[in-house]
Amino acid sequence: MKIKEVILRHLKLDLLHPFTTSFGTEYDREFILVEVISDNGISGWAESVAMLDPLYNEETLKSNWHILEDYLIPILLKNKIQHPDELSEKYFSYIRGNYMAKAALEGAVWDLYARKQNLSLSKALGGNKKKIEVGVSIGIQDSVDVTLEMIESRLKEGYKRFKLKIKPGWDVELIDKVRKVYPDIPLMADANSAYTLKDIDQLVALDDYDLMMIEQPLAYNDIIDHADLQAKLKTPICLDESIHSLEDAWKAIKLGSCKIINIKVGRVGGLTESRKIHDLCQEHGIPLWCGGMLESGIGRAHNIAITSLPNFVLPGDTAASSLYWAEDIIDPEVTVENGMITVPSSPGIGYKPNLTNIDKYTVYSETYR
Ligand SMILES: O=C(O)CCC(=O)c1ccccc1C(=O)O
Ligand SMILES: [Mg+2]
Repeated sequence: MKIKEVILRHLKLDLLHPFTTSFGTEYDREFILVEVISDNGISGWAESVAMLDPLYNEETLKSNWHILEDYLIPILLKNKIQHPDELSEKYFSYIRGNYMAKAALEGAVWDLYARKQNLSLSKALGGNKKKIEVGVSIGIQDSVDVTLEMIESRLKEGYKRFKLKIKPGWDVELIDKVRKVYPDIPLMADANSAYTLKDIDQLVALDDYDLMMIEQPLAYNDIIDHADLQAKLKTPICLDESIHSLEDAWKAIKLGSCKIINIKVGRVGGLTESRKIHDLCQEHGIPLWCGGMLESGIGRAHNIAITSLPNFVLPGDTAASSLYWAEDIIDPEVTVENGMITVPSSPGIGYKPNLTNIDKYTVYSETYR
């Protein structure tokens, strides 16, 4: 494959509803959309999941743009590649970190590669599921009653798992009240690193509510304290922020830092690395699910493709486009029926980028040749 052109677009989409986590509130989503164009004029698409501010992790939209423009795109334009695996394994490996930037460009090349092979991205990655189960991530609300209303709506829509964002002061009481109304729903909590081991009492109190898992309770870069905490809980810990690579996943498994891993393609540097982590976790009996980063339809399509691999056995966070956006930038948009998404079978990501909407929401773009 020879790439002759790369287009970076900075898009801004308004969220239909603000999304609050322990680290802040998002009202809109600004992100980089990546289009790679081959010498015979075929495009591949992906998005960077880096946010505007370094609150989830250290990457930002600007840091991603810099790494893409000054390092990754020049490498891609200079080299002829046979397979997208070569990017993380060979060409990008000397550049430290910056996983979301790497994943964005690699993802676009994966889409292009799959299109050229006339395969769906799911098939190109080795996925075997025709449908995937999805859950929903519910942000911190103004009151427990509002949270209960949100759960009720999503339950009626068929979502398979309910994730509530928690933080100190919005945790045990919330879960207790939700469990009283919904004793049996698949329920979990995501703290986005809002606790330390000093808060062990609250975390142990959550152990009484039959949660599917507690996601990333401790520091964003920790796997040691999580191992101590996991030893004290029967509820599985799921790591999100702490896992950036196959190596991190291996260390967390070895230390007993978690019993479940949430894979975000961006956080681990791309689809190739995601697949390696998938295989490792499968060998070690660690169930996976695919996390979300409030993606547009393009990122959502990538999430659907990776979730079609067999060890993604738990419902992920890739909910319907209509929960996030007034209109999406793909056709058709992502829809959920009875908590399931049908994995598209057409070539590449399987959804058509909507160029009219992409133009409408682009605030800035640049072309590299
Ligand atoms: O609906 C989604 O896309 C998932 C939302 C979500 O939970 C999230 C959104 C932004 C940053 C981090 C997270 C997270 O999973 O921790
Ligand atoms: Mg999370």
